[in-house]
Amino acid sequence: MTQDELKKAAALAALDYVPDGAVIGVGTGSTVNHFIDGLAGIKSRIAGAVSSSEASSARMRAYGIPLVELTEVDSLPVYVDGADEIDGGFAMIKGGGGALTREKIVAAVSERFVCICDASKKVATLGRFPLPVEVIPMAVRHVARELAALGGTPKLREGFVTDNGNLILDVHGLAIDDPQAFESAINQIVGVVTNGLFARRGADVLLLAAPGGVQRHERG
Ligand SMILES: O=C(CO)[C@H](O)[C@H](O)COP(=O)(O)O
Repeated sequence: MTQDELKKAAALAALDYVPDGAVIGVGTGSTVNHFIDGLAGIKSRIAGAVSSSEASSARMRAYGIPLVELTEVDSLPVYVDGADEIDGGFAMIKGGGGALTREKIVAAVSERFVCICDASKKVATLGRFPLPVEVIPMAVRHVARELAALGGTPKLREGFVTDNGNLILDVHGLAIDDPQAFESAINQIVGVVTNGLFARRGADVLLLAAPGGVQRHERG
């Protein structure tokens, strides 16, 4: 199976976690695109979706999936999203697609985070994938210096502006032993909007697609 076929298998398995009549949260990325394609087939069963990016909104709008603003709901029963890396404690690096801030906001109000991945995303230690950090543009050089002081090598994502009008620094050369502590440390840097560590609010369910099938793991 190709990596894209594995992504699709994980994504379609997540349809089992969509409650009837619910408004659900929807992430961003190529794996989530397969989920949205599957969601289109059961759209009459749900009340709507809160999107984490303009790209996912456009895809859902094209299918006629009703979009709901996060300001219209207090909580969501489930949030489905991919990851760039996930470790054994279900902490993740996200933001390869640059949607980390809205993803983290939607995840924060969701009762259950269902992470959909192909098996290549499972790692022992987070950090081989460069950690995305969304930054207010005027702070970019300051934040880069502070990230270097924390031990990483930040590189500006050239030609990229987030849905929120900000920049992304991708931090290379990390081996993150304590994801929750590192997430908090980066959040202390003035000018950082969000970092792509989802450790304080990690995944609850991991649907990991391997050639032998989709493994379903629950946290704890
Ligand atoms: O965090 C994300 C976007 O901001 C994605 O979930 C992550 O980059 C994985 O993407 P893909 O499903 O394309 O491999």
